[in-house]
Amino acid sequence: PACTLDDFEIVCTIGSGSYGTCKKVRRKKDRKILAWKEMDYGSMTESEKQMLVSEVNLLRELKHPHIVRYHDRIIDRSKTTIYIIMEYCDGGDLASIISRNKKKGTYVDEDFVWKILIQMTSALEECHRRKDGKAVLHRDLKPANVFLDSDNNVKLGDFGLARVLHHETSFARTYVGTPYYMSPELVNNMSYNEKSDVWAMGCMLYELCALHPPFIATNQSELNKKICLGEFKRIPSQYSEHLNALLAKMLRVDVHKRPSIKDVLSEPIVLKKQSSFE
Ligand SMILES: CN(C)CCCNS(=O)(=O)c1cccc(Nc2nc(OCC3CCCCC3)c3[nH]cnc3n2)c1
Repeated sequence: PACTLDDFEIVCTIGSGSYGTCKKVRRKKDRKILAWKEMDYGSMTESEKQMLVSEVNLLRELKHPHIVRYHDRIIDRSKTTIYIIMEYCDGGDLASIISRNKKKGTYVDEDFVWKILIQMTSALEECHRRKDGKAVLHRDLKPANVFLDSDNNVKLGDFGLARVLHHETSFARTYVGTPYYMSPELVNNMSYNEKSDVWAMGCMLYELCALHPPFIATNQSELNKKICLGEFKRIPSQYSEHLNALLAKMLRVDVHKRPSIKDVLSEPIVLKKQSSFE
């Protein structure tokens, strides 16, 4: 039987994004802690609602240890609100980890960076694998969309929803927030492709090490120039040349020279690090 709002009690509000509010909830029957995202579809057009339905259906099929697990959905027509019930990540997001370290003046451990790199890459491989007939879930990859569970394992979340629910015009959307992670091909209005995710992941991992993005500017056109030039300082000297070299490959301006997700996973240093985890 489908679940209803009565099956849950609200623990607290975690935060609100562009599409609505995220709350920590407890399922009454087994006291399991979950998260739900509340979205008001009242002002959506028919096609946007259709997009939402297909995004939610894609979410349901994504089952992977490093992708936030979808559990269920509840539709409350009286409030034109849909509740997407998902796994709760009690480690918070990477953005909070970066800002905490920045405040303390400390750097993130290299082993932790490798763990995030490997788990993130395998989550993206799963999304790209979904390509068979399915829209590639192009993810809004950024530290605020990468969560951790209680064992500090990566949980990639919040992808399609945010995209679908930006139902303001795409113009408004592109100029909301500085897209530090935009790839050169996107700056040049070429098509988004799997390697754009590799670029964004390179930017995110760079920021995890340096505690700031690889390309910084005060306005969009300055940022675009820096992105297309592709020059950035080495990550802090405490990080190994192995890690620096791999991030530099992910941040290659020429998309043909940039490794694919599979290339990253078959790098010798990645295979070596992976075996040291398992
Ligand atoms: C700076 N603030 C906006 C962040 C405040 C909140 N900190 S935080 O670092 O995200 C944080 C703290 C503790 C637990 C969790 N767990 C969690 N969060 C989700 O989404 C957060 C939401 C995403 C959109 C924007 C608002 C916040 C989940 N989605 C599915 N499972 C989820 N588990 C997150």
